[in-house]
Amino acid sequence: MAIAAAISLSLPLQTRRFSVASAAPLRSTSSLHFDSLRSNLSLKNPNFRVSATSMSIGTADKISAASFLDRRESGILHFVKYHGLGNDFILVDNRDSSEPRVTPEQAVKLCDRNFGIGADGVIFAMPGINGTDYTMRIFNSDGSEPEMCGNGVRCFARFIAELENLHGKQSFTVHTGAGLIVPEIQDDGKVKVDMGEPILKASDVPTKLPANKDQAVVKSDLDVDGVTWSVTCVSMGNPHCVTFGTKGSQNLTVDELNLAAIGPKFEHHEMFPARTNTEFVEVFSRSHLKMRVWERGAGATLACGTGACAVVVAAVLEGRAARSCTVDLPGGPLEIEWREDDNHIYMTGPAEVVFYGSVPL
Ligand SMILES: N[C@@H](CCC[C@H](N)C(=O)O)C(=O)O
Repeated sequence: MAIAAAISLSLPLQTRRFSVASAAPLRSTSSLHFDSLRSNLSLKNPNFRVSATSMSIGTADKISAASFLDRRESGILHFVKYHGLGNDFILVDNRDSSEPRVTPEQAVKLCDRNFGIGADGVIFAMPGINGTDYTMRIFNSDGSEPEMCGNGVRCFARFIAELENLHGKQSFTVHTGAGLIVPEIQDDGKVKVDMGEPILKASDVPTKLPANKDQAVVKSDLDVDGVTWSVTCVSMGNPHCVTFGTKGSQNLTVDELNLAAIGPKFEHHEMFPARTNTEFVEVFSRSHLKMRVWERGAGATLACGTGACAVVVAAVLEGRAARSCTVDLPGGPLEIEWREDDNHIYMTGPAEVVFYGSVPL
């Protein structure tokens, strides 16, 4: 099933864009197998050249994701592209080193949707530190490095399971820039993640907006190009500005927003010294929200896991929703729970392979 999905998704991408080498994840000798393809795409060359490629589909000898990624020709990057509700990432097996195998500049080129593989970010699976099983680092598509990525960590968990040939329910401890994160692959293949506690202290979000007596920024006024928005600021390790609309307005209709026009104005607003991710939220009920996101360093994406967590925290703080919500994103729904007993946020959602590939660096 996973193999069929990988193959059908691979084909349009292969033919439409370019030529990353491609291979489907294979778990048995009867599986279909895309043989390795090679392109002339060179990240050293600013004018990427793309060559014609050939593809073979046949009955494979025993080959696995791990063995595909294990090929260590110098100058070639083997990767797996995953997505979590359309928030897509290039996953790199970096377990042998704490130095990312791709530079931020190369990440920008790899993420380019016309001249590269196309992704919202590049994620590295690295050796654990401080007693954790693994470390996850990520570069956004603009080359900046965020502290955390919610959809990314679900993809990360599935990637590790592929690499380590693990099946069924699995849980890992992952060191991130946001501290310890614990994803658990469930029996149905979805990943439930203990995202830790939200950070509300204004200076830690960080935001320069005036804080309330609890040092949090809740329902504060933010002037953006002469329009006053009502915002609540939450860090999930990375900064989020959540808005349910302009000051005094009715419920937002998020489909009507011109995200490309207003998103960058929030991202680069002087009140956010580390820039910010911004979530625009529509409330359907106390347990059902809809959001669109403008991500720091990546722009409009189809989903943002840390953003969905921040949205539920903000909705609870503003008295708009209960602690357990379905959050609809353009790419699909996430289940989010902000537990009262441990103050942790739990996010549950899918993570899927898109295709396997190789690219010269
Ligand atoms: N899409 C991610 C968040 C990725 C990082 C973000 N762009 C930032 O710079 O903070 C998610 O699913 O959480």
